[in-house]
Amino acid sequence: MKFGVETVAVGIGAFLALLGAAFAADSLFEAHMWVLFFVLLVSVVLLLRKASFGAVKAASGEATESEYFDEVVKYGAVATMFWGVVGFLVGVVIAAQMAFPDLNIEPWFNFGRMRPLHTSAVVFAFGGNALLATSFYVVQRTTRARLWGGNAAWFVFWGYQLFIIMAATGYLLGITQSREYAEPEWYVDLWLTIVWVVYLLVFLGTLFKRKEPHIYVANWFYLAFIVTIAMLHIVNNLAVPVSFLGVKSYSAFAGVQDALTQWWYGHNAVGFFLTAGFLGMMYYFIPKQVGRPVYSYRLSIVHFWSLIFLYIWAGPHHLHYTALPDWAQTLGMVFSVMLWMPSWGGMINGLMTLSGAWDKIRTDPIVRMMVIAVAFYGMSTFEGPVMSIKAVNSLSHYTDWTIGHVHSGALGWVGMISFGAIYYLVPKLWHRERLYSLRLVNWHFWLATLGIVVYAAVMWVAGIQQGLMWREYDDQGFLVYSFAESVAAMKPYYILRTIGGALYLVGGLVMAYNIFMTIRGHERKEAPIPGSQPAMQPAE
Ligand code: HEM
Ligand code: HEM
Ligand SMILES: [Cu+2]
Repeated sequence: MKFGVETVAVGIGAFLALLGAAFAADSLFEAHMWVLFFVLLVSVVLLLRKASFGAVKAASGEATESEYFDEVVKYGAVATMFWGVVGFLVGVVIAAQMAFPDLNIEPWFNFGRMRPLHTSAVVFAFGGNALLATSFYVVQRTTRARLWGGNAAWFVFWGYQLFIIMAATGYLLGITQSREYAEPEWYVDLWLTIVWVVYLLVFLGTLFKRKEPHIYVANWFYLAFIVTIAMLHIVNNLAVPVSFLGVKSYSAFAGVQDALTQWWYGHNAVGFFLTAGFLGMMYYFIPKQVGRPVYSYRLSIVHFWSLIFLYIWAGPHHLHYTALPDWAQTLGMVFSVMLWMPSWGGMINGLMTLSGAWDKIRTDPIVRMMVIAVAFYGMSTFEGPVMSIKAVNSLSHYTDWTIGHVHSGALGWVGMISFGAIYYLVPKLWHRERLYSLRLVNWHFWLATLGIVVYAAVMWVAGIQQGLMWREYDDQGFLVYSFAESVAAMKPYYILRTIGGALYLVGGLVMAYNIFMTIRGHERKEAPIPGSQPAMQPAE
């Protein structure tokens, strides 16, 4: 039996977790350390047995033909699918909880704990794994160099999954530092910092040893994403733990400074995690799938610099009409409105890459998926600047309009571009001729699109109705509606939103099946997609 250094390291980790559980300062920390202990214990057993994961492992022999490190990309692709389905499922559950409060199962599965589980599962687990996998793939292909750092990429992948598991189990146990999109407590944050720095090193190291002199624009976006997330994560999580063996910590900031740090982080998590990283994906996979070069390379550089410069200042639009000084709110608003331009620069560049190949939207459902992703990117980056205008925000803030905006960006842009990238990647990685079924991709496309449209449209109506009900005064200056009445009025919308989300989830399951069958090496015998063949022309 071969005893790797990683086995020893994980074993020591498990032992430390056991000590943590034994000497914990509070019962939550103790419970969380038990979780960690069991996870690491199982990992040690698997490492000792060198357990294989069916098809994923089966193809590993073939990978040695290539000088690229693709094994970790394969795991990343599978993890993306897995966490995607989990995250969408939890989304549907919390959507149903809002329509039917009896579905709250106390205490572990109540809305308050499930909501961060949803946001972290979709943003960090699904989106994060998609970014990890594609960035590792793209940086190797565009630099013609193998990933730097040997097994460091494995550390990044598994370390990141451990972060996800610790975050998720922490929420269900009731551990949170109450910062949105940064709920994990200090010890989980520290772990993520280590993983993220190694990620940065692997990425940078690969760029440094590149064999291709030019650094392709996709890598600029990925690098901006990795560097900025490191900065945001560290500053936003500056905190002092009460005890080194307890969950509780206090933020280094207080009052409105604390709020501004939170939204500087929250907004730029949108800008750099949900936008810059996925633009990197767009810049590689759209030209590849369409078979044409990027429409304008100059535009890609111009909108890169303007995007990252403007995004950083726009965070205060999350704090309109709060204790934040007025000038800061106005600054946030102005930068948000300006942000419309570089965002649309990206959209135009993505869409126009199809010039001369527009027929692919009809014939290739993967291209169609990527195109609708870019279209939703354009839509949500128009809606965002509108919502950042203080007069509009006074109506939209705190309402479901915000939730609709979030999900047109999240389901439409982040989700669809990731699906497109995974559909492109899987046959390549596993050396398959093609996907198992293009008709299923077509089904996925329509299920997801319908789901998004239902979700977003319903939330617009719900949000505007909420906003109007809250500000409705009678002639004597009294509020016409109680808050509870506005909640009751939302019920039909919440039911419809659940249905929209369920369609999106079913689309995700269809994709998972298609990917699974592709990995297993099956090809479905099927007729072409309806409408993809040119109609017969009569002879003239
Ligand atoms: C099946 C699909 C989905 C459903 C049914 C769903 C449902 C929900 C629900 C019910 C909420 C809570 C809304 C509230 O508190 O009023 C929520 C929040 C959120 N979801 Fe989703 N979701 C889905 C997919 C996604 C995806 C794919 C992403 C990101 C990639 C995402 C990102 C978020 C974010 C960031 C929030 C917090 C929004 C805020 O605080 O303003 N969701 N989702
Ligand atoms: C030019 C681009 C964008 C601008 C100016 C913008 C602006 C805004 C504004 C004004 C809000 C509402 C703040 C509030 O009233 O609380 C908001 C919320 C949000 N937006 Fe955007 N948005 C943009 C693009 C996007 C994209 C592409 C996504 C997703 C991929 C996204 C995700 C979110 C999320 C998650 C929230 C909710 C934050 C929370 O309250 O939890 N945004 N955005
Ligand atoms: Cu924002």
